[in-house]
Amino acid sequence: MRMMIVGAGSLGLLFAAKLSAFCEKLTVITRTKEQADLLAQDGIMLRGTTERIRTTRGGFIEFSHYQDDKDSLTRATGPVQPYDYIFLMVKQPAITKELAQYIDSRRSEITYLVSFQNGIGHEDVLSEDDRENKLLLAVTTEGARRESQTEVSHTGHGITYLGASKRTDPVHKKTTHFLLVNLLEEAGFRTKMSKNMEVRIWSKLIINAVINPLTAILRVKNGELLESTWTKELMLDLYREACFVAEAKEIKLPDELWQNIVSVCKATSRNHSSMLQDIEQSRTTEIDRINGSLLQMAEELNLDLPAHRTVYRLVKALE
Ligand SMILES: NC(=O)C1=CN([C@@H]2O[C@H](COP(=O)(O)OP(=O)(O)OC[C@H]3O[C@@H](n4cnc5c(N)ncnc54)[C@H](OP(=O)(O)O)[C@@H]3O)[C@@H](O)[C@H]2O)C=CC1
Ligand SMILES: CC(C)(CO)C(=O)C(=O)O
Repeated sequence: MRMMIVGAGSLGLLFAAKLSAFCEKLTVITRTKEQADLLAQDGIMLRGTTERIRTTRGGFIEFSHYQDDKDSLTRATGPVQPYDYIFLMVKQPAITKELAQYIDSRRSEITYLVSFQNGIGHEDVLSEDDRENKLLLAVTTEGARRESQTEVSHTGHGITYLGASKRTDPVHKKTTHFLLVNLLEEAGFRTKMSKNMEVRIWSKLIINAVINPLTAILRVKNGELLESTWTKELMLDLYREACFVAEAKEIKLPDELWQNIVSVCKATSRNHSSMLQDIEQSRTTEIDRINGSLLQMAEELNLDLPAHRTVYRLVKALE
């Protein structure tokens, strides 16, 4: 399998470190030249959930800086040996038209793009430049935290669902991606194909809309949300309001979704949610694509979401 990972943050470094032993070729694209040089020199240092440390130093991962890579290749020349899959592991605000076009230039007719973002909105931007109609969506509850430019901790095991975008051609919708699922499983990621990514994406959207802003505002780990009745009440308010929107949009959410939210908090109890990590590192969060997108839909549907409005404003104020 020939793979490319775009984005060497928490999720990108985790997946790269674990997949490196199983790929014929693995290229990791960083945003800065500094990080690509450091990774080429030191490899990725991965701390597992059981504190086992693993390094890819001396391995065969190729690290490249986004701008260098962009300048060195155009679709006219095309990759000599194309990638089978490109994993997009950047945050929502980084998915610009320019990045989507760059990714397109790195694809051939066989390459699937797999987009791993939380929230919603990325599917629309990416499908505009998806000439081959081979966009896959992924939702994952793995927990990861980047500790430095080259180090990452795997903070919680989860499950990864993969499936076609709703815009995907019915011909491609039938592909089972058996080899990819096998590869991810071998590398240690529980993985399933899903025929109903819309519900998976909505379920994950609600999980993040409940957990992420509260952890970011209160500066607590995911598991700590379950330790107080006050935070549990806030979680329930956010959950119920999000369900009103889903119901109005005729999305059939799983009955056990609330229980899933509790389970994710437990399974990633030591994790600083990605939104908390953004606030800690003074970065723009994904609030616009998570609670912000729910508020936008609610406005169109004439629904009021007071809990979401409040956490949205608080996270914006923190940003
Ligand atoms: N972390 C987690 O546990 C989980 C995250 N997710 C989701 O996965 C996605 C990625 O999250 P996460 O890994 O935490 O995010 P991070 O912020 O840790 O990583 C994103 C990476 O993308 C890089 N990047 C930005 N723009 C470009 C570009 N043009 N070219 C190459 N790289 C670029 C950033 O570089 P730089 O650092 O230099 O800015 C950064 O390293 C998000 O949507 C998140 O919600 C889902 C489940 C769990
Ligand atoms: C599952 C969870 C909540 C893990 O922290 C996550 O997706 C995130 O941090 O964005």
